[in-house]
Amino acid sequence: MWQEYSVIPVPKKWPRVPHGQDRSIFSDTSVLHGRPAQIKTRAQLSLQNHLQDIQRAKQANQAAQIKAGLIPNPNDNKFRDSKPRLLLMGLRRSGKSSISSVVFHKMPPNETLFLESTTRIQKDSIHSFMDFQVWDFPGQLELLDPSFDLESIFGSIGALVWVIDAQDDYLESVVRLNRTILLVLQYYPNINIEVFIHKVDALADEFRTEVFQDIVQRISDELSDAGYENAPVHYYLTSIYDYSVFEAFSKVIQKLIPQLSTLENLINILANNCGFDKCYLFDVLSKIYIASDTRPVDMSCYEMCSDYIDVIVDISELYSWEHTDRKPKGEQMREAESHVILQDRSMIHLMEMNKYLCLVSVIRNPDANEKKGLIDMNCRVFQEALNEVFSRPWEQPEDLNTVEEVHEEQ
Ligand SMILES: Nc1nc2c(ncn2[C@@H]2O[C@H](COP(=O)(O)OP(=O)(O)OP(=O)(O)O)[C@@H](O)[C@H]2O)c(=O)[nH]1
Repeated sequence: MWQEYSVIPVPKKWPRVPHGQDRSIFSDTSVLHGRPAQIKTRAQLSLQNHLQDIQRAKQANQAAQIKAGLIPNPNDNKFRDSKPRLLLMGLRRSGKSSISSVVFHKMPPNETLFLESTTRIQKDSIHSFMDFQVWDFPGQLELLDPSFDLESIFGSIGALVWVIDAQDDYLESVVRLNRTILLVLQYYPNINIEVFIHKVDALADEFRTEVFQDIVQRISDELSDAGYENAPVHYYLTSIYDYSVFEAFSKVIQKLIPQLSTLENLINILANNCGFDKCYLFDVLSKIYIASDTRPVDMSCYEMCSDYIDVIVDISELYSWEHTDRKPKGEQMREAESHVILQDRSMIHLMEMNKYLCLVSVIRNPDANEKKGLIDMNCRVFQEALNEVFSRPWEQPEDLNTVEEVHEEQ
């Protein structure tokens, strides 16, 4: 078949490549196709070569960093999944790995003394009521380096947790945090920035408050100078030697739960109906609480509930093996339930909700023991509602799943 070509005449004033001349001086190869070209001076050419060299060096540097595991590979599908990420950042030896090990791996705090410095990004996948990742960054990593692909790091971020060693001179850390916040907020204005003013266990109470106020002031001043009046930055005093780091992480995780207000409403109703003084919904493995009733958090109460989980987990690990000759007398609940009456006659009540979550409540009313049946029943109703809220596949009977599949096929 014939094709029609229209010929566009080239105006005479357009430069043409003279025979024998080095074509490379024409930056735009379009000139070879008869289109206008830009002739560059030697200075422009040398600048262009220089820029190309920088670009090549940057790419090589990035490839080397990916190879060394210092930055994630943006082409790696593993890092493109949509699990929310918690990024632990801060200066070297500020306590990032210790926090991650104590909270998510049950490492006793004293053993963190032997942790080695992190040299590459440590990625932990946490599978719980909600799957998320914790990335522990080496302290020496500078995010402002232009070779960083910010999207691969902050793309599906849940929160940026910046750890400041309060026992050390924190000015450098605050300056770097300010730089990081300003950079990150430009591209991700809704990111949650959580500042852990860490290792406060060795500070006297008044000094703690002083350090806290000073750090908050320095960061807010810098942000308001840059035009961010209500930046999403939150501050916590933390230490791995008490429950403060769990409490802080609980608050961080709660911001990632879309169903949080529903859960809080449900817990409030339950707490009011059962006369609970405080009620927490715990993630059993990490012992961070994902929701509680809206009464103020009492640290001693939280510690007591958290310790009670340890007691129950330890006892069940010791004694709950499968008896081959055990015959259940009638129907039994599969979930663990336990309560204890303390010396002051208050009661701690624990009920397993599903594979990952348990509900722990404190009831100070001395008559609560007599209403235990009623409390259990209310907790079961709450359990059904909770599992409906999360509606995870492990809760659904297999035949229900198959029925749905059959419907889909039809
Ligand atoms: N007193 C006290 N020491 C802590 C606390 N948290 C961590 N540490 C100590 O701080 C030191 C450094 O902790 P790491 O967790 O290795 O610090 P890091 O930020 O991961 O360090 P890099 O991997 O070099 O970036 C360890 O000796 C920990 O025992 C804390 O809450 N209180």
